[in-house]
Amino acid sequence: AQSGTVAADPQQYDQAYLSPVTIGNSQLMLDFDTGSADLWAFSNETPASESVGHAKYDSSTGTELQGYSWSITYGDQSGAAGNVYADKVVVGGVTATKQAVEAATSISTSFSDNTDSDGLLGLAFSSINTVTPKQQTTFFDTVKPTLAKALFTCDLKQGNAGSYTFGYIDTSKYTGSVTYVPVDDSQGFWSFTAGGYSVGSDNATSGSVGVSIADTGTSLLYLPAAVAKAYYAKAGGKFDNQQGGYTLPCNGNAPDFNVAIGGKTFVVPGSYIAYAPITSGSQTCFGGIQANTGIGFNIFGDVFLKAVYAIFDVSQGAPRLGFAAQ
Ligand SMILES: CCNC(=O)c1c(-c2ccccc2)csc1NC(=O)CNCCc1c[nH]c2ccccc12
Repeated sequence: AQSGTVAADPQQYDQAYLSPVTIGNSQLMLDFDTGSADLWAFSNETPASESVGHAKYDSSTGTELQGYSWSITYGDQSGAAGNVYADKVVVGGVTATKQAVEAATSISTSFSDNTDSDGLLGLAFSSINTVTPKQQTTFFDTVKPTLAKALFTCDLKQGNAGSYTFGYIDTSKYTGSVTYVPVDDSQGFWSFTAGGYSVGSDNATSGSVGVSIADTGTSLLYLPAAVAKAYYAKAGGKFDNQQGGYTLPCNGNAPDFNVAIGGKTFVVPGSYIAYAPITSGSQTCFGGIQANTGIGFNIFGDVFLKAVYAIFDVSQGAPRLGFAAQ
């Protein structure tokens, strides 16, 4: 049975985390994304003008799936599209001998401009994979039957290398016990329900955060508008139309955000929420907590996930998420 681990290296401001992946004879840095289900990469089929500075998948090692294609658009209006190959994919020693690899023939500028990232490796449920005419499986679903345990874990860190594991739980990566919560995979996401919250030291958790997804592919923590408002009222932040979100002082006094999941309280340090100066050198930071307006659910992105050890587990049949303090 297979198991393995791979580094997750943070970009500036932890905007995304990149991991080394071998596809055929190509070595690429991919953004592991539990919020989508396509494995796509810059390739020899990507126009040279769109792939400057990127490593590319050389599809000559793969077997083209004739007549298959893919096209994905994310909520931030970025996206990509292209053709599909079956090829060998290796992540941290775990091998998928015939994995659907989506070679990009067109890519939006936000991905072309981010030269650290050579593509995405989707880890959401395969039910939202975009390949037509026949939907393909994610890397995790492809290797799942061969894994020692049908699970993967995510240990992201602020400003430091973290890791993903496949097939085993690294008990040295967390403290205390793991709290498991049920996952509703009906929309293709790792969706769970978060409970009450509090800001700073006041432990009177109030309200209920509600339906949320665990999403390594999204940088920030998107919460109900009322929760975001309550946080910034305590943090001395404000909604800045020009910035398109809440901002707050970078001065290191941002209060922690506490949220109950499965009856256990998890703490997002205030230092994670003073996310990044709005312009370099500014004393005003863009907030790591934003309102989920227009999304329809909460997104527990990297700002939250780097505060915990997360276990994405289908070993019990029904999918579940495990969280532990790190
Ligand atoms: C901001 C990216 N996140 C989203 O759009 C998103 C939304 C979403 C939907 C509507 C409006 C805003 C967000 C729901 S689930 C969800 N999560 C994903 O879509 C996960 N994949 C993100 C891939 C991605 C999009 N833009 C990037 C820029 C850098 C690195 C990764 C990315």
